[in-house]
Amino acid sequence: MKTSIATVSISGNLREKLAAIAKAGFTGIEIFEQDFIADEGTPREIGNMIRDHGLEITLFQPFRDFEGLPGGLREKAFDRAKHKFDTMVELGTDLVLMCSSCHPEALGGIDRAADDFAELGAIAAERGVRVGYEALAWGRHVNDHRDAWEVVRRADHPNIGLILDSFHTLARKIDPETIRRIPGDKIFFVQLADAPLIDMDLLYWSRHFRNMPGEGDLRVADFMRAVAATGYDDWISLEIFNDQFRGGSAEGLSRDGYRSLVALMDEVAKTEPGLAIGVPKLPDPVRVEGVAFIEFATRGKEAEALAGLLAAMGFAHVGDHISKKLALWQQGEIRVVLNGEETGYADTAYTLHGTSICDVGLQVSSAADTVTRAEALAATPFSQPVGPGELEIPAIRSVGGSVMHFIDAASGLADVWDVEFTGTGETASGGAGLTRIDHVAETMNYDEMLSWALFYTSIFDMNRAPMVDVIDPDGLVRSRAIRTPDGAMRITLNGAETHRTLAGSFLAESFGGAVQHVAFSTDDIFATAARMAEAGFRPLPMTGNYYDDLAARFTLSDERLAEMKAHHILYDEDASGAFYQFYGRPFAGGLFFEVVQREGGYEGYGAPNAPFRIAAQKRIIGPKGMPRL
Ligand SMILES: O=C(O)c1ccc(O)c(O)c1
Ligand SMILES: [Mg+2]
Repeated sequence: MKTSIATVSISGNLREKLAAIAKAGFTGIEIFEQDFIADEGTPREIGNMIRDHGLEITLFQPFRDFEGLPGGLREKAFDRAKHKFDTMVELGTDLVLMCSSCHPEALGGIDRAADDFAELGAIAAERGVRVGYEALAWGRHVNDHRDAWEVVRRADHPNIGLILDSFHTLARKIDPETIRRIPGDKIFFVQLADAPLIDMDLLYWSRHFRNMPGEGDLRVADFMRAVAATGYDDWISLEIFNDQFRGGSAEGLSRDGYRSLVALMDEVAKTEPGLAIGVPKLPDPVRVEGVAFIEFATRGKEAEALAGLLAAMGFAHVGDHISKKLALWQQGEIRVVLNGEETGYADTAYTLHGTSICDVGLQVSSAADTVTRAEALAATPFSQPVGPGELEIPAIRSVGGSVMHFIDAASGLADVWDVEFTGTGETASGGAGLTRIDHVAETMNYDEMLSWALFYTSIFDMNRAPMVDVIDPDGLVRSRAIRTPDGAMRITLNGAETHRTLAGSFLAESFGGAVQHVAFSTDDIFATAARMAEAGFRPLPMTGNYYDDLAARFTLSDERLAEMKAHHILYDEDASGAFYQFYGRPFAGGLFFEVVQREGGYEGYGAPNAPFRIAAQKRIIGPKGMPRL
């Protein structure tokens, strides 16, 4: 698999881009003319610098407005092309992208364009270069890869071929299956980009909103399957124009790009038989069966307060670690570990973030396969020394730097609780009726949301729900849920645009993206709320106005409403079912717990309630800011 990326796709100057691209594992780059012109090196020096990074120049681009011009303009276009061919030879690349003309005087006509390219092919051959023709979705006469292919077919010159770009095909809703009719050896190059579905002008959409395959809504995998079916086995290259990426981290974007290509080609290889492109064999996207545990780094008074909160929520302190300062709290299938170690990773996490969720354990189909797949997708493995009697549990670093452990049944790793913990005599039965973790909510900067979502959806068998806007009194938070097909594991990602939102101030307090809240499931939220209240749990108080509004919006009996109001339970419903939720009060810099009950097929997270929940949390926090424990 030969992976390449266009220099426009990431931020920085050319030298910074090259370093980041090479580090991420790409072996080629498309050089964009602007990047090349802006650099002070000669073409030859730049070519050598690129090769010194272990990168090949896969494509020189873009060359605009070549075909279909009349008289003197045509002559000028040929002169321009000759000039660029000479530059390409100096740079050390043999392929140029010519995008379909947008010139106001371009005349159109498949044969006219084909004649231009046939003539250009002869000139290119003399200089040892090749020309690839790409249909821009907004090209004046040619804006469909099928027409571009017809031009190339009629030009009938070995140095003239076709360049396919998933954005141009898919943005115009052209069926990618039509690519299967094109001979693979006439496809000179393939560019890939995804994009969110937004109804807007094609050029503007393309130049500002493209993103990595898997980050948007286009059928890039179907496009690539069709390309692969032609026998094409050359470069696959990311070409991403995105405003956000232009200001992002070159290294992070390069890593995401590489991750997206590996995941895409893995999907293609698994769904399209008999590929000519060699694709590394990876374990399938991992099936997550649920959250095995969440672990807090905490200590001292904060640890005591957290233990008190867990007790009030019905958790029992069931075990202690054989050699480390780890307390295991349990209720139903939920395990919460309080880590008070003063060395190692949890200690670092505590020093950096204060009391925080430093580790999430996932129950997966195979822990070993998870790490193999994650590492192939450029995730960072994590390990720290294990003490006597401890199990080596596979782990990786998550996007925000926290740790994810993987537990499976087959390898005996699920026995960790019996092997590494001694019982306190308390049992996990009873409690307040909490059964399992419904979802884990992570908060990050808005700019990082795509990266987090790609991390989860590429490693695990998880899908994204549409983006939801959450209105905070002090700004907007965008929220997107990711879940396994069966709902066994759900994560919500909340992207904060300003530090004044609740999510944003949590980010500022915790120095980076992390789990901000955990939602537990119950089968009877009224009984759970009552038992917790008896044990001293203080729910987040909702306003009387909220319940008046509920009464107006939904058909709920007076008794039901009164009971909801008494326990500060929020409500939502859709065509498929109902949803009940209540919240705890924020602690430790903005962490909080939630309790939910799903009825019928309700798959959401109570988004309509979020503004009222956030306003209530902000009232508790007050103008002085987030409480410590
Ligand atoms: O937006 C453009 O002009 C442009 C240029 C070159 C490309 O390969 C492309 O896909 C778009
Ligand atoms: Mg392109």
